[in-house]
Amino acid sequence: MTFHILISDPLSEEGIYPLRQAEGMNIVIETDLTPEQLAIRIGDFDALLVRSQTQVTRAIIEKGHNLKIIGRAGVGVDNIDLEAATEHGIIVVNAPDGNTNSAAEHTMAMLMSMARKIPQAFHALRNKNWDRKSFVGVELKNKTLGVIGLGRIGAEVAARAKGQRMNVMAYDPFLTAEKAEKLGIGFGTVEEVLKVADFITVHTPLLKETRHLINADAFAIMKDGVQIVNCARGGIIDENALYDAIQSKKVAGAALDVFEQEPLVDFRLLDLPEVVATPHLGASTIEAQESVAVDVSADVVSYFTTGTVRNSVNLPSVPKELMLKIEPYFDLAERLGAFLTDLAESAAEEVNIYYSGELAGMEVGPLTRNMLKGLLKRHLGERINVVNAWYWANQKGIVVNEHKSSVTRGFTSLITVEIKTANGVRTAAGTLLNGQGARIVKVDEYLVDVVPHGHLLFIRHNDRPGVIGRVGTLLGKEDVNIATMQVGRSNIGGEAIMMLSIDKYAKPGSLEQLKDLAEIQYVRAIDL
Ligand SMILES: NC(=O)C1=CN([C@@H]2O[C@H](COP(=O)(O)OP(=O)(O)OC[C@H]3O[C@@H](n4cnc5c(N)ncnc54)[C@H](O)[C@@H]3O)[C@@H](O)[C@H]2O)C=CC1
Ligand SMILES: O=C(O)CCC(=O)C(=O)O
Repeated sequence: MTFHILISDPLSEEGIYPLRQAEGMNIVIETDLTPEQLAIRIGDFDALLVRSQTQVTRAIIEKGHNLKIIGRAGVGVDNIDLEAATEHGIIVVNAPDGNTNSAAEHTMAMLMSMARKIPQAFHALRNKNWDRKSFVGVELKNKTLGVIGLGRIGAEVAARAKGQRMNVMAYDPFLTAEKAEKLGIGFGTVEEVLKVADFITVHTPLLKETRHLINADAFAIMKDGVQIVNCARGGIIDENALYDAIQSKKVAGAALDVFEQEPLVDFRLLDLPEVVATPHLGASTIEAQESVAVDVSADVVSYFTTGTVRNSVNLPSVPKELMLKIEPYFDLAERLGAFLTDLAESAAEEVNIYYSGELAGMEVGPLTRNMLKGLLKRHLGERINVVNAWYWANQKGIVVNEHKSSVTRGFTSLITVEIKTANGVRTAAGTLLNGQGARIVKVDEYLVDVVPHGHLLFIRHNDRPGVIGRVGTLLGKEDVNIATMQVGRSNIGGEAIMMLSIDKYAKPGSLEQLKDLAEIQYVRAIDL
């Protein structure tokens, strides 16, 4: 099998080594595509690898009929429409750690260049102007650096700033007193940080909540003569408000690596002598580019060869130890979902999934995704996968509840799924039998022992003599061989079930004849 991979932004050749090494990867590098050309080309590819230039919009995703994975060689995924990718079941991976060091070093370089006006002085010197008066800077030592966003890069910048003997004050919603103490920094609210800082650096993602986080109101509470760095994302600082704050001398310096619109179109800020800037170079080092490309390439190979990834953005990551324990149940969970949809013959309105035994002590989210995949794919087709299963369950208004239960009925672990439909409630429970694989062990109130594979017939009937024989005879006449059969009943002469596994697909005509047999209540064909 060949997987077709499009690389649409320049990636390090050394970094895509994992792709070149792997078998069956057809790599196409086309880094000059217009959005229109990409929309035409994308349909041919299983994977798309980008940096920050390519805008992977909903329109592109909708044209990516074969697209299964998008790799972002870097951290920020704001150039990818994640919602559209998730809806279409496309996994998005990034490289969260590969450029942390480079971005932190670039931030420090920008901070120092700004404080000492190095680019401006160099520019004057280049113009043969030996000017020592215009470029008097300020020291960093003993000044307070306000860090907004203390994630990977923010924390690295904070550590480096301490090395410059700065005081660091940070705000991050996840920053606790213990963590701040451990890092030897102060912490406060955004306002508290902005009020005390001599220098400010932002390291958040660009989100609804962080867009224009640094706006006119924020500048108003800052110290006069504050200097500000943005090596995170354009748009965290309101560029118009920054322009005004520099003009009014509130802000004495700004160092910008990122802009609200990239490539830059409005050069007004760069006309101000207080501003130093680079064209989004935070991650542009040989080391970072190699590292991020290796990370996403390895995830693409892993996805196509094992179905797993390390750094998914739209699928929660699962620690390796947990994965080893729950992965064997993925298939069972999916089959229980599919089994119940066939059994119910009408769509689920509510799903309750009960995990008991050892599974009750684990994070079971990935199992629920697999169960939902099985449940939904009957009605929504093969586009349903573990990436978009929750999305589609929500879209269809299905209420999904996970429960942990202590009822194991003697099994090491048991998964019981109950679905509520317009026609009533149906239940199936399954387990993994040591060395024997998956089994469905209960259907509604009946105990069974069914291998959840192949063609099954579930028949509900009245417990009367001759029913089983009539079913066998009819299937025989239809040339359908019965591989296994189990029967169960509530009480003698009451309601009973038959669970048959048959060697081939039961034709609709055969099912109709079965339904017409005396004492048969209903028949369901289940294909797993
Ligand atoms: N200039 C460049 O070339 C590069 C830019 N970046 C950008 O740098 C930024 C930071 O990257 P990482 O540190 O790797 O991400 P990260 O995810 O490790 O850290 C982001 C931090 O921001 C915090 N945060 C979220 N909302 C916040 C809010 N409203 N106020 C304060 N903090 C908030 C989060 O809790 C998190 O700790 C991202 O925007 C990323 O895209 C990353 C690499 C290179
Ligand atoms: O690909 C690049 O050079 C940009 C890196 C970046 O901004 C990121 O990783 O968020």
